[in-house]
Amino acid sequence: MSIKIALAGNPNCGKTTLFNALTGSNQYVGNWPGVTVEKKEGKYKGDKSVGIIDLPGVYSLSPYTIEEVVARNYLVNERPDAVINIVDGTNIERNLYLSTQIIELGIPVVVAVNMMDIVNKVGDKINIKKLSEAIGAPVVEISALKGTGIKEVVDAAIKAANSKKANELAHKFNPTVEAAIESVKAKLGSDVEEAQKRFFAIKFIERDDKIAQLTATAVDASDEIATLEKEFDDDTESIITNERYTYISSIIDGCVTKNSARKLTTSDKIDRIVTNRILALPIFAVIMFIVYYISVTTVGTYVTDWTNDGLFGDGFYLFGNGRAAYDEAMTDYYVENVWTDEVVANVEDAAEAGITGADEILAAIEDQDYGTFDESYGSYGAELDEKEDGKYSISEVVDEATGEDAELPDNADYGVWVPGVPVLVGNLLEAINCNEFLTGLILDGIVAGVGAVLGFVPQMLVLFIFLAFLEGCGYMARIAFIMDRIFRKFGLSGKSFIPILIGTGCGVPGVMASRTIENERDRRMTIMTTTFIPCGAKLPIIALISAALFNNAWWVAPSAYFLGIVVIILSGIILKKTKIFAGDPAPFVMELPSYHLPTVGSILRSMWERGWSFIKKAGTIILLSSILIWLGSTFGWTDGAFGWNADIELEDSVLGAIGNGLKWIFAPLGFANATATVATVMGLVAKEEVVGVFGVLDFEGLAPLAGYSFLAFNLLCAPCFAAIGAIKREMNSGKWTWIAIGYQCVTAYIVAYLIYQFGLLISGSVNVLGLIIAIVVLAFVLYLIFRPYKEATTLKVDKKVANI
Ligand SMILES: Nc1nc2c(ncn2[C@@H]2O[C@H](COP(=O)(O)OP(=O)(O)OP(=O)(O)O)[C@@H](O)[C@H]2O)c(=O)[nH]1
Ligand SMILES: [Mg+2]
Repeated sequence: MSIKIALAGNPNCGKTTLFNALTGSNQYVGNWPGVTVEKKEGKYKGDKSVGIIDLPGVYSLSPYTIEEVVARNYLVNERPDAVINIVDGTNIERNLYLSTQIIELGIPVVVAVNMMDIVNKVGDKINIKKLSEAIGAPVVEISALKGTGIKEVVDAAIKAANSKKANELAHKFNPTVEAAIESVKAKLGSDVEEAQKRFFAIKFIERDDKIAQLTATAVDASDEIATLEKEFDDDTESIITNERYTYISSIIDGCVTKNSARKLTTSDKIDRIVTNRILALPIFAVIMFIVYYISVTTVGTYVTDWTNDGLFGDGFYLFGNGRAAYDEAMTDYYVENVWTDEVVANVEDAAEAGITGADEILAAIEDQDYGTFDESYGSYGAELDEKEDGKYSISEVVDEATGEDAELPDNADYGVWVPGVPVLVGNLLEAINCNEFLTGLILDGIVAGVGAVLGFVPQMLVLFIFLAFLEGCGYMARIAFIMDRIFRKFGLSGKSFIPILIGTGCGVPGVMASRTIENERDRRMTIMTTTFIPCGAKLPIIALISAALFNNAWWVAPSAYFLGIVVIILSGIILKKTKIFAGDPAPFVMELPSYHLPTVGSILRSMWERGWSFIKKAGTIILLSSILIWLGSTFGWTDGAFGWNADIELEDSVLGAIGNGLKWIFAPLGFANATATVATVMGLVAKEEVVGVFGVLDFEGLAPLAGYSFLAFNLLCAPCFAAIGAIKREMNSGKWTWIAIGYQCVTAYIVAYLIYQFGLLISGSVNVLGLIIAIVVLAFVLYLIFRPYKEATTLKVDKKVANI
């Protein structure tokens, strides 16, 4: 590439939006600061020889956090040919603080005033010509979102790059300060280019401790610093900051005219309600409730049923034609052949005797709903068989009437029937006379396992549409702001909530987003708690449990989300009170972007980006684990000999042995069940795999309470390998990675245990010893939450950030 142009600016000013527009790529854009944490490179669409580099947002060139270091080191060491400094036009004063520093780097700079669409709408005026003179760099008005002015700004940057001329300095600081700068400049070694000297000199005067790493010779500026501090009676860092702000206010006065007749914008009006002290949290709760309710329970279930029962099941009616006629025929068939007097009587007796699931089966019969009947029979039929020597058993009648040889109504007779993937694949394998092992592997292993996961993709997409909309319109940014108010009370910053918001899509970028937190303790703590939020891959587990065990009750799916939030907040409180994490919260500076309707394209793109990664996973890691699980469940010991056996019982298989060997761990949580144990272990590979396991192995009826405890444990325990990898990278320490995993697993265990034991108490079947332990554990947790907060001995507030 012959020319490199870097995009630099404050967080959330629109760099990535511009980058995407210029390069046609699809980098993640979010409506809060700290979205981009690594630099990204692309080629300019209009001229492939021009490279564009997207940098993380920074407030100044004095880095405090990892991603700020990335941005500064790039600008100083790799020296792009030109910098486009993006300035948020709605917030010009704060943004220019960085501009005054970028100009000192000695690289040709073009200033792009972004968000002009909003500036114009509000009625503010910016005098571009005067601004350009005052800064000493070309200025172009753009709207990265609408695409206006972006060609002009690149053209200007290319021109500046080709001229190779750094900008003329348009402003001088106070003469005493200038004298000090000149004096330090003279001490700099020859490895620093002339044009960069001012930048380095100022950093040495500011006592920037990381600047020495960027030059060959360290400079001793203590004399100059002493002189300045004596004269101004302040530390040099503040002196320089003040100089910059004096300069900026002189620019603003001359160039920017705010619309004085400005009324409260719609955005302000919305914010009055949405971020209102009292209403903010209930509104947040209602919104997230609706999001999860719709994605998992209503629309989500509808699409998932179609994929699970249709596409990856028996099949479906094209456009639903014939469904009603078929349902009627099936109901008639069930009334006549399945729900015989004997069956109804047995189920009624069983329900009266309080046998688990009997009332559900009974309800399905009363509703004449054969689908629900099949489901609940599948889950609880065995219970009826087992109790009292089969007194209540209905399996003989039901199995015969619905088994292979039964003459059930045929789908194809009632409309245009499209067979599902397993049926098609099954027919194909039969046609080519495929052997039993391969047929089993393909149908019961791969198609069932991968299909179970893929079946939930539509549901995830629905969730991702909501998340993309909430992010794009600006609401998510408000959540961080609202959470800051709450977190701050416990010594935490709202910054810790941004990774959590990102983690709602996927934990990996969520964990990475913790880089924006400057305080090491808070950063570690945030990494430890981020994956408590249900990510996209956990959605299938929620949906599965909600549908299979709770008949899609309205509260199940949203409760999973709020469980995550509550555990995060309580973790924050508990951890902050420990010595290791104590300390003041970092200042949290965040401009609330104005609300705007995101474009349909951007929502779909964001949805697809996230959804696609799950589909890719289904084709790779889920495929592989489905095969392994199937092999593990069909290899085993039959009559003492080890080998493959298609009809082996789970207990006799390798997987069953593993599950049974480990299931004691989960006994106190209520799911000492080999399948659930295997599913939990596989969840470490990828959370969707929990569902994949139930696709390959049968989903044996867990009681609802045990099912919820299973759900809670799986949502909160250590995340998948990919996220653990991210935790390891961000912690940069094996010890801390283990602490994080340990903390997550123990928390998950405690929460699931409390849910199960107190759930038993409420449902009336108390386990006395379990309950006593639960009360002791709860008391201890409450103590950790409510014990007094001890001030930390090492309080350190980042002064410079506080200045901004
Ligand atoms: N109205 C309007 N919104 C914009 C414009 N440019 C960007 N945005 C919005 O501003 C928000 C932030 O955009 P990003 O491109 O992610 O910002 P960034 O500078 O890359 O942010 P970081 O990566 O966090 O530093 C997004 O919601 C964009 O849609 C614009 O010209 N007009
Ligand atoms: Mg960005």
